[in-house]
Amino acid sequence: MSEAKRLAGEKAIDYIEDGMIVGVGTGSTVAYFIDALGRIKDRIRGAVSSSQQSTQRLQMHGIEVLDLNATGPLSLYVDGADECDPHKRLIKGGGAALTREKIIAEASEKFVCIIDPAKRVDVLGRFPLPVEVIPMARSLVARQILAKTGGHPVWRDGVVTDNGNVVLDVHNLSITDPVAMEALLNQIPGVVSVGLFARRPADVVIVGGEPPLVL
Ligand SMILES: O=C[C@H](O)[C@H](O)[C@H](O)COP(=O)(O)O
Repeated sequence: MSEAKRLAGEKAIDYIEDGMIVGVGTGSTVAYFIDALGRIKDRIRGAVSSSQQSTQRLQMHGIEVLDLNATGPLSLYVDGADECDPHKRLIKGGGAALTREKIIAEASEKFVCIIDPAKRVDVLGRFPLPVEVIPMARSLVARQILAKTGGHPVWRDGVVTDNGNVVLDVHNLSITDPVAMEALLNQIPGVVSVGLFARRPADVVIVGGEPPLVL
């Protein structure tokens, strides 16, 4: 599957324009995008990164990592996903970077999502939905998720996000209305963000293959 990820990551370079500051997501597919970006680094002004992992890789390629507060809105964000439905709505956060990813997606005019074919689904929810939670609210949020959705939250024990929080992965969730589910979970006190990208879906999805499929 890594070949499909590489082909998707490299295809996203088509969306780079000279002088851009590029929003960069997190994960194994994005790693291929960063490597390709490194090869054309002189064409861009820098990047805004969604994780320490991506920051390290960007800097390894000599790409300057900038603060979103200083850059203002971005024209392009490139990131992977754990699931993608036919409306380009996503589940993200398998790598626990969902909150910063959501912030950068919101700040960006165009969100290009890069995936391998296995990520395409008809209905979101087979992949357990990651929810980032303030540590002291972990049990409260888990109980409320169960009561409000019927889904089964499982603490991703040992994982601390770049923001110092914990992650609950919600299994067996029936997501008939992704926008409503995103709003419902966001309202629980202690929830920092939800790995459903439904209110702000991707604009373009690149499915890695020979040739890549652009949706
Ligand atoms: O927190 C991680 C991100 O949302 C990733 O974009 C997502 O998990 C996909 O990762 P990968 O490209 O490694 O499958």
